[in-house]
Amino acid sequence: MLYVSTRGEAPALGFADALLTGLARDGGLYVPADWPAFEAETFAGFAGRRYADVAKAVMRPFVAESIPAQAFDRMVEEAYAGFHHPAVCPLVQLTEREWVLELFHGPTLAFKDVAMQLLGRLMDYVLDQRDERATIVGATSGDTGGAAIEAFRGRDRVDVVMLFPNGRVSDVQRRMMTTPPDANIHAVAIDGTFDDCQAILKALFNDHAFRDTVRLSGVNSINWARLLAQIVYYVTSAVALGAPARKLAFAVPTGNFGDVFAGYVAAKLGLPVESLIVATNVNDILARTLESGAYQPRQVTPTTSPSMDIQVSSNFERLLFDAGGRDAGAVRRQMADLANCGSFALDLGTLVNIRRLFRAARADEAEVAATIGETWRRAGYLLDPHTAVGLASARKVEVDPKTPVVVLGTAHPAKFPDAVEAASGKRPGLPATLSDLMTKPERMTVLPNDAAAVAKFVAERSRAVRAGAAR
Ligand SMILES: Cc1ncc(COP(=O)(O)O)c(C=O)c1O
Ligand SMILES: N[C@@H](CCOP(=O)(O)O)C(=O)O
Repeated sequence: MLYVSTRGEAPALGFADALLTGLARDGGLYVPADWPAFEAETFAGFAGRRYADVAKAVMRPFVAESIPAQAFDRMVEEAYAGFHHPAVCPLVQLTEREWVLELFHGPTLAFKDVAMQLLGRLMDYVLDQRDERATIVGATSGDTGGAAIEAFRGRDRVDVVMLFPNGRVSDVQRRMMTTPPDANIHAVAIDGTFDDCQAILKALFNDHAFRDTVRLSGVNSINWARLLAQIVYYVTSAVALGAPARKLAFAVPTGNFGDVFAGYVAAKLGLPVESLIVATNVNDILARTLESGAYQPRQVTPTTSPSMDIQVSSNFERLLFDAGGRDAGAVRRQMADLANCGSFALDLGTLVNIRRLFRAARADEAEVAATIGETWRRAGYLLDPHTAVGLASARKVEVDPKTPVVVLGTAHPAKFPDAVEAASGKRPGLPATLSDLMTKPERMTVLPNDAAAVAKFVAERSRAVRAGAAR
């Protein structure tokens, strides 16, 4: 399968090259040139199968020409063997028609592990085959950072520099990035917001001389492989609840639009999805865009769901491209408007297309706290604030009463103990595997909100640069 850029000016790539490239050289994001279609019987045949087996079958068409089946299957098995639940991503029923899809049984207690545990192995495999090194720079509002560091720590062919907004992530999130002692890991606190971190990351990718010198790679959801692995749990949960014979709605706590775009891909493959509910906190650019057709970032407001404190949502570009009839010229114009005028408008046809599948709602801080408290009292179940945004938003949107609603449980409540305790009276504890997290020594660098300063820091730590100079 080939992958094309949403901006249409970078060469199409196979899976392995798209994996290492991250952001396309024209600033766009890679998407498959065509969507494979799965028959209803194929989905039906997934019923009762192990998560890893469904994962291999769902992802195979996307990787087949780049990664030999035996090696891929082994990596999938290894990626999910480390999860602390036999179902990998289990469903928990909350009410008659509401379920939480728990995506936080991986090593860093966030849904990011589902993709990152596979991505680390895939990158290592491809770099090994090519005898190459890479420097990964990432931007995180909290969870991607910990998951990436866990997936890549100690790996010989990769150095990781992770940018996070100083003082705007939870203590548990920060410590997951700052306590690993491995020499290839560098946690960098930027004096700014997540959007500033992501803008620096994109600036580094758009500096072609720099990206070639350090062999820059990305593990944010700009990397197609991240989304690929996230399609799988839409399929496993839908099949467990009766697909393909019945449709489902998914409520997805959303920031960078990666997770919910994976749901869109699942629908493109043929999964019967009634609606995808884009759930946002008060940083509600996506909900406003779906309502008005105008994409207009505002100031970021810190919330108890910090991983979603985002205004520039990078994967929305993938939706614009696909729902807009794959018109790369239109995407280029919209992105130029965003860069030059600070906003852009969706054309009516694209908006109508998007609204066929997507609904959106937002939950403010009081609603999030009330949802956590009420769910604890009624169901004895502790939601993290991000998942609570999903549940509160789902309840505001009209969905056929016969349709099950699956809320994506994107983080373990113990990652946000203060907010959860304040809302429920119950303090969630870290699992035994992380019992020493809060006492380990931390190691991090603080840098200004300045791409040049970050570029210098990255180049000095990149072993790819040293290997290149030694050649
Ligand atoms: C816990 C949690 N929930 C939801 C999100 C939003 O996911 P996405 O950025 O893919 O929309 C994030 C961050 O990505 C997260 O860490
Ligand atoms: N919420 C994310 C922000 C980065 O998103 P990504 O999915 O593009 O990696 C985080 O927790 O870091």
